[in-house]
Amino acid sequence: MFFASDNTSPVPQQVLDALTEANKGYASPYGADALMDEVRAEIRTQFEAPEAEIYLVATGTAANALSLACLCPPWGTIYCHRNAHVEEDECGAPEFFAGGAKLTLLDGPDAKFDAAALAQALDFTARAGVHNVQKGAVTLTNATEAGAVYTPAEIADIAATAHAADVPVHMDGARFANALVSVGCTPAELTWKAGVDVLSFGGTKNGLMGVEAVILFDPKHAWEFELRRKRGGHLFSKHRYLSAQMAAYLRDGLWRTLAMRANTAAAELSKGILTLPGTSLLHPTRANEVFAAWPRAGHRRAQSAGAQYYLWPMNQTLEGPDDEAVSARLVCSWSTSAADVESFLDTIK
Ligand SMILES: Cc1ncc(COP(=O)(O)O)c(C=O)c1O
Ligand SMILES: C[C@H](O)[C@H](N)C(=O)O
Repeated sequence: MFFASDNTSPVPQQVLDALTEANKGYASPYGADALMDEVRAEIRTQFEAPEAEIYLVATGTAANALSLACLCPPWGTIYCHRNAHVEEDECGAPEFFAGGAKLTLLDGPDAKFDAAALAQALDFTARAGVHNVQKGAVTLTNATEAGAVYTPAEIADIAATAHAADVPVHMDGARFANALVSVGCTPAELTWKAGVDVLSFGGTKNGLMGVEAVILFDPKHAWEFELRRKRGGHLFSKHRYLSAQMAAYLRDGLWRTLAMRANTAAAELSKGILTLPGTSLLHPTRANEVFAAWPRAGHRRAQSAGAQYYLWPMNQTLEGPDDEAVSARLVCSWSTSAADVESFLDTIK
């Protein structure tokens, strides 16, 4: 019963088979491999973005930090939600790679902010003059760190506000596949058609061994991204093994299938928890993460049965009255089975 993170899942056999296939003979290094041509063509087709430039890196933090460094000057600020991964879980990488930029934190429910919150922050920055950091970039996470999703209309509102202030928009799409299958639109509608300029297109949390694609819908930062990737030590020499994973992910809609499995498991888990006494949800279950509370006794049983998950917030304790509700984050992945969900529910009952 592994619900700690989608990062804990194994790699689908299709991806391992693709790696074995790619492991034959020799291939040009540093992204010049033939498989990267397939990846580039596939992403341009699936995102309806023939001019986009695409680069692979091995972590989501690298995808986010290198992208934001291209969009925000050292004296700038990156507007993000206060619970954004770039704020809470990247050890200052965006600020570091941007040469000292700051993050301006926005509020809103379910780790989402809206155009009004962004407009207020932009207005403050504009009034501060030379004494404060300057407007730099906006980043939003889809699906969010609270398991919610942004719709194309919400993204378009944010992007219209950002672009009116000449500020580019980045999307942290570590769980983009989960957001896409939840919203049910096209990849283009959930990105560039809504005003997103750069996407960190996640693969790792949705099954890959370690590959994220950075999609620059406007190629003007392409060469700068290449330089920053190399300078940051994130350009793989044996690049074919990144390309092989991403190519398999994109083939025959595998990425959507994997995300659908994860979201379906989360929906079943969320529904099942709510049938039990003393339970509630902290956030709506819209993708592959469930944020729920249930009586402490249920946590004790789950933990002694070996279930892996985080109490959420993490500073809660299992010491205390049995019937008191304690909240947790449960993350489902492509490999979470109906049996995993069933046995977890049986354990906390
Ligand atoms: C929303 C989000 N963005 C980015 C990342 C960063 O990914 P990585 O841990 O591969 O750096 C994660 C973590 O897995 C994440 O949950
Ligand atoms: C929090 C941790 O960094 C990871 N992104 C996760 O969601 O599990």
